[in-house]
Amino acid sequence: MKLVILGGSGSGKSTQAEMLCTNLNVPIISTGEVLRKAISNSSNLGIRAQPYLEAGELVPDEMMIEFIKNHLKEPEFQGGWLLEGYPRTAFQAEELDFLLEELGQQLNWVIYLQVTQDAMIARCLDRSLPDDQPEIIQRRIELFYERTIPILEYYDRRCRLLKIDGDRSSEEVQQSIKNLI
Ligand SMILES: Nc1ncnc2c1ncn2[C@@H]1O[C@H](COP(=O)(O)OP(=O)(O)O)[C@@H](O)[C@H]1O
Repeated sequence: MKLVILGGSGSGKSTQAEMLCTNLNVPIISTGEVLRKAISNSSNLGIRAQPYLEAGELVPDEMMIEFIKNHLKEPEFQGGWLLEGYPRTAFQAEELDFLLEELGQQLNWVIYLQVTQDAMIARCLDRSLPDDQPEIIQRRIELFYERTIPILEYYDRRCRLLKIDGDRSSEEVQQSIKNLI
C-alpha cells in the first residue's frame, strides 16, 4: 500500500500516520518530524530548513523533492510506504507523480484529515512543539489553505482522494480510514 496523509497543523495526521503504518506494516516518512529532528541534530538539512520552520514557512520545494526522491529509492520503501506531510505544494505533487512513474509505483490513496481551523489552533497550542507559537501556527494554517488545499483537488480529479472528518477521537478517525482503504 502506498499512501499520503495530509491535513493542516494539528489535524492529527502524525497520529493517524503512526497508527496506519503499524496496522499496515509499512515504513513512514513524516517530513515535519524528520525536519525537526534534523534541526535538533544540526545536520546540513536541519541548518538549511531551520529558518523556514521557525517562521512557519514551507521549506523550498527543491529541498523537499530531493529529500523524498532519495528516500523512496531506498530498498525498504519498495514494498509500500506512507508519506505524512508530503506533498504540500502543486510542484511537489507533480514531482511525486514523475518519481512514482520512474519507480514503477502507483499511489493508492491521499487521505485528507479535515478539521476546523479552531480545532487545529487549539490542538497545536496543546501539543506545543518548538514551532507551535500562535503566530507561527497562524502562518502554517494560512499556507495550508493557500498551497495544500489546491493539491487535494488535483488528487480528487484523479479519484485518489479520501476526505476524512478529523474532528473525532483518533480511534474513530483510524477506523474510518481503514474502512475506506
Ligand atoms: N512537504 C513539505 N514542504 C515544505 N515544508 C515542509 C514540508 N513538510 C514539512 N515542512 C516544514 O516542516 C514544518 C512542520 O511540518 P508538520 O509537522 O507537517 O507541520 P504541521 O503539523 O503544521 O502540518 C512545516 O511548518 C514546514 O515548515
